Amino acid sequence: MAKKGTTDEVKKILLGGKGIKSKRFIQRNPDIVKNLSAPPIKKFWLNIKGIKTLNNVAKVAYRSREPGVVTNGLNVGLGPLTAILILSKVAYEFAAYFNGIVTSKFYLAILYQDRSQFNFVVLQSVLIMLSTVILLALNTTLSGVIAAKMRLALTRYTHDSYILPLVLNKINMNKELDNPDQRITQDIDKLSQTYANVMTVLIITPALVVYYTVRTWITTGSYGPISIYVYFIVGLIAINAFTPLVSSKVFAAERSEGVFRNQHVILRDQAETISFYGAEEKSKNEADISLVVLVKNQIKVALATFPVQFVYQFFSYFGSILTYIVIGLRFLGGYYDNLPPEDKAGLLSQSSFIIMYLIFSFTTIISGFTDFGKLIGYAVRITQVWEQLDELKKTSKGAYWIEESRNDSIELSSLDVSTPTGVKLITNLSLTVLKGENLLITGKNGLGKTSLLRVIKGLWCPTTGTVALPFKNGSPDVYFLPQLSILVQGSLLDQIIYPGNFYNIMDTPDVTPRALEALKTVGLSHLLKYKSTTELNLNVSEEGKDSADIDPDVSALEVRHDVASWYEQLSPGEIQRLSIARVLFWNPNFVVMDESTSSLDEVAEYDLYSKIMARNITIISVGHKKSLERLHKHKLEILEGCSYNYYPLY
Ligand SMILES: Nc1ncnc2c1ncn2[C@@H]1O[C@H](COP(=O)(O)OP(=O)(O)OP(=O)(O)O)[C@@H](O)[C@H]1O
Repeated sequence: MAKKGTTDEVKKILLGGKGIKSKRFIQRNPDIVKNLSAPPIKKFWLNIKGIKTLNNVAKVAYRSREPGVVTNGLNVGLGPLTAILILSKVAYEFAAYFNGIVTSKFYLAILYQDRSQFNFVVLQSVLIMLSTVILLALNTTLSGVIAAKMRLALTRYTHDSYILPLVLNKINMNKELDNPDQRITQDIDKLSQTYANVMTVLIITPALVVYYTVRTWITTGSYGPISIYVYFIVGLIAINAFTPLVSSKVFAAERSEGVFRNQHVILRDQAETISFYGAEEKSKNEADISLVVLVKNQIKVALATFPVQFVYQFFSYFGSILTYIVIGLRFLGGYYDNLPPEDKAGLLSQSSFIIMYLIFSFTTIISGFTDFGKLIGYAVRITQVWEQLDELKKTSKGAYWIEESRNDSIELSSLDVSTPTGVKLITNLSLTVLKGENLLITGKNGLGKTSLLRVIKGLWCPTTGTVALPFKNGSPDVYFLPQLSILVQGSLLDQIIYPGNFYNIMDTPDVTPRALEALKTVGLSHLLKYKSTTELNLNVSEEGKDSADIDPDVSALEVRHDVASWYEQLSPGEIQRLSIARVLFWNPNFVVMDESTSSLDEVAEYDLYSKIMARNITIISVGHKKSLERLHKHKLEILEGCSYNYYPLY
């Protein structure tokens, strides 16, 4: 039954029609309906707001110092690179001009049967062809470098305000902004690529239009340029009518691309869990639905592109006919009757090139505008992330409720804890956790235990009350072990010193021995023998050291592996032991552990708690196991109705 139902759902979305517009479907699947519709963004290009948005994005990229420091032998900033690209494109236009003119020289040399002139023109044309080819290759290369550097500048700029305490968590919880990750990883890349291609076109082509207009005027008189300009304006109006459609459809397609990619990230990360549940059919259904929504949106982009492409191709092909109409009328009008036929042939070739190039420049502008529409679509998606980040910065007053405690203790005073949606969880909580007096927090699921930790960490703002924490070097000296532990790309050492950064803390002389000791203390020495097929090709052991001098345990600690291989290799219990190795390594004043030993047996749990306490680290635990009680001095029991019990355990 389920199988039939799910397949029907995919089919319904695939085929569209009444089903997916029904009230019931919309109520049940608001996200799918939202993803199937393009946002009401009209007139993306030629719209001042859109141009301003793009301008803001470009400003961020050009003001950044980042692109100048990425070397690969090219430690040149975006500004100079763009200037070089423009120069190179201008040089290419000269080469293209001579390329076009050289045909008429061939006509003259051949028709006059002038051998030496013919040889000269052959040599000239080969040289022009060579420079054209070199410049074309150079332009493509430079555009690629500019796109990569622009991506770096924009992404680093976004990272600077995205991956921040209080911000990362909040923006990802905020459902108003779809897929910030996709906007950062994909849209910035697409914007940079499109920008590098279209920017020079829009800068240089107007100058070409002026030059070839003058040349056309000289060749044909005023009627040539006038008829071509009228032709261009008609084309522009037609394209202008259709381009906004493409922009908004591109926006919607990007959004559904993000949803689809997300489904695959879940499939990859949760592969084993899905298999245990036997939920492949359900997962396939979800992946298929997002794929169908994405494809529908991509088809909408393709369909919206049809009229634009039609006008564009019509403009381009009819342009050649128009060229000969314009030039033909001049010849038929007897304007060049006094010229010998050989000169007429040369002139015909040269004039047709000039007029054709004028039309070609207009065609380029029109196609540039189509890309410009896409560019603005990407720019809008990127600036929406920036606007959200700015908004968060403005509205966030920091963790103002957290202060430094006078003695080494944690003090909660008159705390009211609510969810971000305003549901009250705990009211008027006051207690002090003194150094050495562990606290156990218990309570039924969903009553607010983790939420209280969120307030203590500064992630959620309490309705009222304050939290005082012991500080070290200006920041709270409390290490948090969240319910779900995290493993990172890199070595075992990287896992233990998390969230420390290898390159920042390696100057401290005893880092490796301390990490090794922590690892052994939590009973994970066997991981030093871990050899994975995905060993990373980055040897981080100190250079210049004779490998014979390095302790084999230390070098094993530094072998880097892919993050996925860590998740595959370690069992949940081992991951929890590794988390406790982190606590031992960092040796904080307090540790807050949210069900951090749930996968361990009582003996192992007792052993690890004792080792933490032996370091004079005070523990606040959240847990359901009865066995935890003997390891804590006090218990805070969160009760229904926003109340609590707080009492000593011994
Ligand atoms: N981001 C959020 N927005 C709104 N409500 C939330 C959010 N996160 C959690 N909640 C709600 O807050 C309540 C308390 O959640 P919390 O995670 O603190 O429970 P808990 O006591 O730790 O439960 P458990 O024992 O299952 O871990 C739950 O009803 C939960 O649905």
